[in-house]
Amino acid sequence: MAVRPDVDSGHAVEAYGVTRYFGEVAALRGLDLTIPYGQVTALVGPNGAGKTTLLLVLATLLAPDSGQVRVAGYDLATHADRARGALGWMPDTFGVYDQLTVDEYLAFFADAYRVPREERSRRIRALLSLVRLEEYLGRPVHVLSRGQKQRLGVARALVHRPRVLMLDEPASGLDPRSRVELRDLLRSLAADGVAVLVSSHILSELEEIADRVVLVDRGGVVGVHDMTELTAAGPSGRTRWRVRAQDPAALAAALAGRPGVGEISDLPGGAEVGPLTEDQAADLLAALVAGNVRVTGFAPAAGALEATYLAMTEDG
Ligand SMILES: Nc1ncnc2c1ncn2[C@@H]1O[C@H](COP(=O)(O)OP(=O)(O)OP(=O)(O)O)[C@@H](O)[C@H]1O
Repeated sequence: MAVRPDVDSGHAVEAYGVTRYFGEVAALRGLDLTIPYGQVTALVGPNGAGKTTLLLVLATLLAPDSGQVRVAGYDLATHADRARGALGWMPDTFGVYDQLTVDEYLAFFADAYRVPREERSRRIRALLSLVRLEEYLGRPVHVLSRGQKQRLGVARALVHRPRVLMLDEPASGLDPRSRVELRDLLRSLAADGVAVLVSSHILSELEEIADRVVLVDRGGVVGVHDMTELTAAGPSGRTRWRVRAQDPAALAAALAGRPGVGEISDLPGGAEVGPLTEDQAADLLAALVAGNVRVTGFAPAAGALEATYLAMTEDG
């Protein structure tokens, strides 16, 4: 759907014909995009596709050469300051002021965003609790681990209660528990109506948090999908499947004796087969069970997002 540059359609982000060159390199080539409120949108694409450039433009940190962008209804060409007040931004690498304490650090940004003084310390405590850093109140930023600094970055991006939150590779540097917590946090912000836009290369993780995926390639949007509409079989309709069984030798024998299972490779405790359609996979599972192979696992080898992403990058 083409975006109308002259009409505020109530989207969190509207971009129309956005172009940005770095010398001869076209990082964005007439990109069109809309992002709704109340959802987590994943920005996915190969290295150099233009994701970071796009996020920098949306965050008002880089001016496009041409095109129109509206964030939270504000045209960035004329009302960038208002847009900044409505958007939260977490870059992939960000500096922290090591000599400040954790709460001074957040207070600095709260002041920059003109959070009322009387509300400041309450909000900082709430944010520190949200990102599980409350015990670091009063401690210097330099004692935080990398993952903790990343979480402080999330708190910083939320200090002015933005309606649009953009995060570039937020999960890098986070341990598994922190990733789950970040996922829950982003989901709950979306449930509160915030538009969350997140770029990452960790597709399995995006798959668990995103409502929508925007595929970016060569400076343009090449696909927009609801996560519910993606299947593990991807656009080709076929994928590889992982099979596990209580007795891997019995499984191997049953697979070897059955035509049409595709290429078989060994896995610890089982095998990977295919590519197969969902129907073929269901037939195989039924045949294994009928042949008394005690199957303990049977699942697509790659997630739906990964399958879609790989199909996109193969086409090029
Ligand atoms: N400051 C810059 N100077 C020159 N070229 C740049 C600059 N920033 C980006 N580019 C180029 O613009 C293109 C898009 O880069 P961008 O960083 O936006 O891609 P990306 O999708 O974020 O990639 P990655 O997944 O590797 O982070 C690339 O060809 C890159 O080399």
